[in-house]
Amino acid sequence: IKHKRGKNSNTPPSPPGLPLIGNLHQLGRHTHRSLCSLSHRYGPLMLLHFGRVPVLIVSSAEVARDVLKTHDRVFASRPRSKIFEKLLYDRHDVASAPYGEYWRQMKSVCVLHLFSNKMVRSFREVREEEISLMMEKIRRSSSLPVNLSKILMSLTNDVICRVALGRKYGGETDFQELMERLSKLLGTFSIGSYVPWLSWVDWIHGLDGQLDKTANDLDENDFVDVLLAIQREKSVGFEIDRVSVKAIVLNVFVGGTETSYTLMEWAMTELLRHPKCMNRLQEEVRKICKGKSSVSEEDIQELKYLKAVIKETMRLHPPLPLMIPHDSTQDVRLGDYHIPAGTQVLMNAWAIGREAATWGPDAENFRPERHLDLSVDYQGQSFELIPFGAGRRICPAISFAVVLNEIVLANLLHRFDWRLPAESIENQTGIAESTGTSVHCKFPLYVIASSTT
Ligand code: HEM
Repeated sequence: IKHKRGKNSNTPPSPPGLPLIGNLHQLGRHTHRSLCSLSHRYGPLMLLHFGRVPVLIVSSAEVARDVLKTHDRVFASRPRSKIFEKLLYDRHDVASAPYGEYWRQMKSVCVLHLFSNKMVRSFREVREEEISLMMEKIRRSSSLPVNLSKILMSLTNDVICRVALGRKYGGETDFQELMERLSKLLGTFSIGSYVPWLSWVDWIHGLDGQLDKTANDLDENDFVDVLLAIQREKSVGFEIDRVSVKAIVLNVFVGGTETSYTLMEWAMTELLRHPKCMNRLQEEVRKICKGKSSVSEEDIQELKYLKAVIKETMRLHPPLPLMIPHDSTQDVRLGDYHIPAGTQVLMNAWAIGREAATWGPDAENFRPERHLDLSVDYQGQSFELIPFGAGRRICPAISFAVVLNEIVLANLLHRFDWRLPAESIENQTGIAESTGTSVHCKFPLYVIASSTT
């Protein structure tokens, strides 16, 4: 440390790098883990070089507060990247757009129009329908091992598809079924249309109900509808063009699917590794939803332990352990250090969630109870727990993601008892991580579900 600081005591400590590649060789397959180990030697604010690019690594809640709160505006941009430019419409989406007026407008469309509480509530039926299809799929497995990872992934995918585009694009033939229903209804004779005082006959035959449902199914107000309405009415004070619409929708898929299903998969993995926590959660859910066939969204508010389990899962397994890179737009001082404009920043949410100084000596253990009397939350106010980020660039879809996770987990535990197939206990209960930006379990989670009803 002394050696590296010698040249310029104003820059944060850096591990020694190699010519041309800088510190890239030190990153390993699980970058968040390698960076966490380095931070134990070099401190919670390190300066690395990825090739020639200076990259700050933040590994403590205290420094995270400095970056995402005190100097939020300076660090609110995103670095340029060929990948973002190629895949995300030349950075016209929300997540990779540089800080500025365009990003501000697009983010406000997300916050006010796409992920508002009202919008999240309006997709309740989509969640309920997809969950009940999933439960049926699991029930049909009749105590044989099921690939729960795959089931959770297709559930999330179907929910996001319906929310974003109004219909599913999976292997299921939902859309076909809807079209068949539509043509059948178009050919149905409605006596009430001809003889008004016989309208009750249509009602008795269920025609009215079917018409309502089909009209609704055809006209779910999805994200594309909302964006097109904004485009038409120019109601947000700026022009939103075709590219912006496509880029936002792409963000919803890229940002939404993998992260959400990863969280469910980790929660189930941790619960299977900790049967006491699984039992406690099942007792809570079954007590509050006694006599009901499924858990409803109203019930969720009372499920305190469920919320603690989800927080604890996000603390130990943030789906995006290094969040999305930030970039500074001005020179700034962080503590004693000078940080020039154009420095990239990686926030190690994974390391921050495991800091012993905050979480105590058992920081590495899965113990949801710790959250029962803590006020630490993941909404961007507590820098000890930042799975969704904080500050200007915070994830705009927190409630969208959390509601889906809560209701899925609650229903899985309400309806089924879970155990691992004997032959795969070792693989399944380890906490082996996949590689990649969003980190999920290395092995798909195979489990046996026995129905409690
Ligand atoms: C458990 C689920 C999720 C997690 C853990 C998560 C996490 C994150 C994180 C860490 C960031 C970056 C924050 C920063 O740079 O400071 C982010 C940004 C973002 N997320 Fe999420 N997210 C989740 C679900 C979703 C969903 C469901 C959607 C959309 C449907 C979504 C859309 C976005 C968008 C558009 C951004 C970019 C915001 C910006 O750059 O201003 N996320 N998310």
